[in-house]
Order: sequence, then C-alpha cells, then structure tokens
Amino acid sequence: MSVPVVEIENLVKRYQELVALDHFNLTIEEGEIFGLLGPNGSGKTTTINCILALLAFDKGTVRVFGREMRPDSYDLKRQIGVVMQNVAVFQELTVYENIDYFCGLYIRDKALRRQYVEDAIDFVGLNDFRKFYPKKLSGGLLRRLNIACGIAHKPKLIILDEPTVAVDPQSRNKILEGIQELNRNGATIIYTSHYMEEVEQICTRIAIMDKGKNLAIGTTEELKRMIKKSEIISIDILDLLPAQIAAIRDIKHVYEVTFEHHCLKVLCSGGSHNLPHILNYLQEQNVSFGRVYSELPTLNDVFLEITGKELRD
Ligand SMILES: Nc1ncnc2c1ncn2[C@@H]1O[C@H](COP(=O)(O)OP(=O)(O)OP(=O)(O)O)[C@@H](O)[C@H]1O
Repeated sequence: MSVPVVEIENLVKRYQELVALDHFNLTIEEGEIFGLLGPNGSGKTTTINCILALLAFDKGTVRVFGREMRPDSYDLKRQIGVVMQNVAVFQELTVYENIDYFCGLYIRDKALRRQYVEDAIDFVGLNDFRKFYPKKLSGGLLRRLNIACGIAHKPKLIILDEPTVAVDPQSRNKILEGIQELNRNGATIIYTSHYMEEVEQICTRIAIMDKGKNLAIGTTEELKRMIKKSEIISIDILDLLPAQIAAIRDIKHVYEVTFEHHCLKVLCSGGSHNLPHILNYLQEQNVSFGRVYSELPTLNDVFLEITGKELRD
C-alpha cells in the first residue's frame, strides 16, 4: 500500500484560550482532490498552516509523504505548492517576473525554469497579461496569478486555501477546471472552501469540519448516505383524501408527508425507488398529478443534520 500524502493525528492547536483544532485527525491519499469544508472560523486555515509547519501546535503529529513535517523540512516543502487565501505577489514585478521569482525558489536550472514559467502562464491563461503589473489585473486574474506562483514548480502536493473567494464566474470555472487538470497530471490536491457546490463538483473526498473537529469524512455520496433525509419528492395534485395521505406515509422509506396548497411533499430516506413507489400508488388510486420533482440532499443538508446549523454564514 502506498504511503499517505498527509497524515494528521490528534492535532491540537490553541490560540490562548481558543481551541482552533481539537484532536483533529485526517489522512489524505495520493491522487485525491481532498476537500476541507467548513464555515468561517472552523479551523481550515489553521489545519493548512499546521500541515506546512508554519504554525507550532500544542499536540499531535503531522506527516507529509510519510515523514514528520518540521519548519526546516525544506526537501518536503519543495514538493508542496501553496495557494493561500490572501493574494501574495510582488507589486513591483510583472506577471512573468512574479511567476519566475516563485518558481526560482525551487527550480535552479534556468532553461527548465523558463519552460515551467511558460507552462504556468499557459495553464492559468495569462498569456496576454505576462507584462502586466499586478495592480492592472482584475480580482479574478490576480487570483490566477497567485495560483500560477504557487504551482509553477510542479509540486506533487498542492494546497489551495479558498482560491475562488470573490472571483468572477469565468475565473472561478477556469480555476476549478485547472485544479482538476493538475490532479489528472498527477498532483494530490487539498482544497479548502466554504462553498459546498465547488467542493461537491471537484473533490473526490471531503471532510466536514466545525469548531476544529472533523465531523464526517467520505465521498459526496457517502456523506449524503450518512443523513436521514435523502430525497424530497414534490408532486402537484388537485386533491388527496386523508386516507391516501396516510397510505403514502406507510410506503417504505417515507418518513414525512405533507399536503398543502395542492402540493404533496414526501420526505424519504435511503432507497433509490422512492419516486416510482409513490407514483405507482397514485396511479393505482387514479389520482391525476401535474409537475413532479425530486430534490436530492446537498452537502449543506449533511452539515445541517450533523451540526444543526447552515454551512453558509
Ligand atoms: N492568529 C490567531 N490568533 C487568534 N485566533 C486565531 C488566529 N488565527 C485564527 N484564529 C481563530 O481560530 C479559529 C480557526 O480559524 P481559521 O482561520 O483556521 O478558520 P477557517 O476555517 O480557515 O476560517 P475562514 O474560512 O474564515 O478562513 C477561529 O476562531 C479564528 O478566529
């Protein structure tokens, strides 16, 4: 079995009285796009900073590529690319010079570095802006530059801390597609976000965290199976008898039924045949119906059921 890329065991990080990470555990395998999902202040950035040994912690261990991570683990750090939440580029350097500077921290060979810088510029689509200074770039382009600086040296592990905050949809899509491409090219990705749609779209596995704890971990499908609510079926119907409503309540996997304003709403758990079971019953009863729609749970529902609060803040 291959060595996990990141192993975090029993990590405790306090800022004075505040416990930012509370016996936090996490293992990330090679080839994953791993999502750390949690509301503001849940401890995502603290986790990243501990993985990078940028922060001293109170208890626990962090191993990267099977070795203990220390502030002076330069050979490990060389294999990691980091894109932090705040854009960190030099205002007095152009797009090209910025990427070249950050790449040069790891790649000494000049010809190879030139190639890597070109690859990074291509990758984030900044070809037309290579001579621009950062202050001339829009927020989205600046984020792309920030990403290019973090990944130009072709690291094996790439950590992106909320890279799409406040970017326009075009740049956002470009960033998400880019992350998937980096992963296809062999990089393991750690991606933090409080946008559940993004995490759902690109991550192979997700940890839901809150108050410094890892509350649930799994693929999107596994997380959704952990909660009671799995499907809401709504059907427009002119009229239903109380006995028919009661009979629908008795259908397997149904746990809540309401009928208001000519709309039947059925909450179901588990099972993949909830909709046909309900429609079959209505047809048997000669009940005619209009619009039918089914909503599957979101990661927000998972978060809501586990923590009792919305993911969005
Ligand atoms: N340097 C610091 N000193 C004191 N408290 C801190 C410090 N950095 C973070 N915290 C606190 O630790 C907790 C975790 O913060 P952290 O930044 O890791 O959360 P986060 O999930 O990354 O949030 P966000 O989505 O806002 O970036 C929060 O309560 C935060 O206020």
